[in-house]
Amino acid sequence: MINVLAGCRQLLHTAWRMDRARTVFSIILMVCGAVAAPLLAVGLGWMTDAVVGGRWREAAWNGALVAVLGIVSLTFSHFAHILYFELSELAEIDFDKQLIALSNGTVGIAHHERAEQADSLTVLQHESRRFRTGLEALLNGMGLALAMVLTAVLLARLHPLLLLLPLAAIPPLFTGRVAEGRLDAAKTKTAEPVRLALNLFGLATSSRHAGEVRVFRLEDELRRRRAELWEQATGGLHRAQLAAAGIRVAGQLVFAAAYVGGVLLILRDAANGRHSVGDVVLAVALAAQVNQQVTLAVALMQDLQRMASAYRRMDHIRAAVGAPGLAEQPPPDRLREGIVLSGVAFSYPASEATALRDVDLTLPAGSIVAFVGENGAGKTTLVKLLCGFYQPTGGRVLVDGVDLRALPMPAWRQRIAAGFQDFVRYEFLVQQAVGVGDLARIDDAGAVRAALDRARSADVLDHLPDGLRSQLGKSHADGAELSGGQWQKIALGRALMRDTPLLLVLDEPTSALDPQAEHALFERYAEQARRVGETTGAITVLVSHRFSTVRMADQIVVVRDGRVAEVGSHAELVRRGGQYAELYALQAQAYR
Ligand SMILES: Nc1ncnc2c1ncn2[C@@H]1O[C@H](COP(=O)(O)OP(=O)(O)OP(=O)(O)O)[C@@H](O)[C@H]1O
Repeated sequence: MINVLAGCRQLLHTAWRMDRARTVFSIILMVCGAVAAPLLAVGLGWMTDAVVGGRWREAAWNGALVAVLGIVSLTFSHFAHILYFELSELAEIDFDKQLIALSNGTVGIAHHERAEQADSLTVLQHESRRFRTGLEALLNGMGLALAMVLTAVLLARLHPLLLLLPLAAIPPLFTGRVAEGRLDAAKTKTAEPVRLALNLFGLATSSRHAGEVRVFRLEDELRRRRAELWEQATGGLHRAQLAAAGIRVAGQLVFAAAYVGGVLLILRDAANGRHSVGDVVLAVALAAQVNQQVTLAVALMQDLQRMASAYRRMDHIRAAVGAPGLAEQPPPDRLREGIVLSGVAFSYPASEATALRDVDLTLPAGSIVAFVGENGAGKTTLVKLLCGFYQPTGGRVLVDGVDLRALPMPAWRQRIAAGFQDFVRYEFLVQQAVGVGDLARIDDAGAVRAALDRARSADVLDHLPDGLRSQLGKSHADGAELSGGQWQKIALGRALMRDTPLLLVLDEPTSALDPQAEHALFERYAEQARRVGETTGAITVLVSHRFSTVRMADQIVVVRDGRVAEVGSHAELVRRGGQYAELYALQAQAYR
């Protein structure tokens, strides 16, 4: 109950924030529409007594009153609906906004990987409509609460025992709550198979994976796996729904018995002459309304409970996501010392294994640092810690001596430029697909062209009909589809959009380019990076498996099993004759 009240308060606050006048008018209309119904029953009783007593004039006035109240009861909630419809949409958009903000929480991405929070996010993604129905339920509920009080007073005046009638509403409310709890638990339990099934559905239907799925003839396998997961999820939900329906019916039966008893009581009193015919009409009409009120209250309560539990989930994720770090200290304008990793250890949230351990490393300001190592060694994990996607589980990452946790993440990310191996294919205009790398200059054609030049990617434009204004992606009827390498060039241009980053991360952003192209690109890039590095202290972190590229770096870090195995320049490492020298020789031999 407390949760529901807290949810209602939050929702009302959202509506108030969105549009005060609309909120107030909606409430007034809802309340008038709701209390009109019990007053109508009173009017009916008066009219009946006037007719029975032959007071025709009074009966006519009462008839007119009943008609007006009937119209108010039928239409006001409709007018309110028109008013709050937009308000509900705004509440839904507001919720979506909050959810997007939470999914991309400023501190990190760890919450996507903790099963419990990932499940909550999955449920919430399907839950945004709850806020629309939640607001409707809240406004209806306010009117209904008043109508119920009025009805209770009127019933008590007829016979005190009739007060038990609204009390009989408690069992259905209680069983409704229990049933909702069961459904909610089932939804959380089935969120994982639902998420996995959706993932398989995406795999089976996306054009991006179509080639591989066909070559390996995976259609049936994916379908089978998805069907199994779906069955698992729907089976669990179905059983919970059946159980919930049974629990609800039990509560409703208690009320039905009380209703029949109440009507019989007034009929008996009328037969003994203690009540007028009008009182019987009033009692029957009110008792029928209590029945409707209870049914509506149970339904509204369910909506409000769902909305409250969506808020609760959101608060839960917010609490987990929003651990705000130590303090708010802006990142430096330029790096003077560099970035130091001191005793860094890290395990992914959902994993027992240690991805990094005992990492002590200095990335000097203005340098180009390459991370090399076998697959799964921990290179990308290091990059993720530098970007602040995760916080180390041990040790610290220091930026010019300041713990990264003390820097506000949005400000730090503003000073990072990045090209990732799993880059995004934005199906935008070329200008925008590159320009999102620096949103402030997304429409600046000169800046976009310069970034493409820096990335040696301007040749992509040669194949496109409208240059920078060309539409990318198959989702658009006139969109151009690019090759893997061309998409990568767009991503590389995007990575080089920001011109004063403190950290530039290139995590295998050129794996789809041929080795010569990658080599040429980095040769040119390294020259510029050193020049820029001298003035801003920017550090370039490069992850690559190609040693012809890696050798250009000022410092090469060999990562093995989550540890730093070797550090030095190409010449130093070759001289040392360790793992780097061995791998370099192997690759050089292969190219020869
Ligand atoms: N999201 C994740 N959750 C759990 N474990 C992960 C996750 N991402 C990576 N790992 C694990 O962390 C370890 C290091 O992975 P990482 O991606 O850093 O390797 P890498 O050196 O970049 O490899 P590659 O060269 O293949 O890209 C691996 O054992 C991997 O299985």
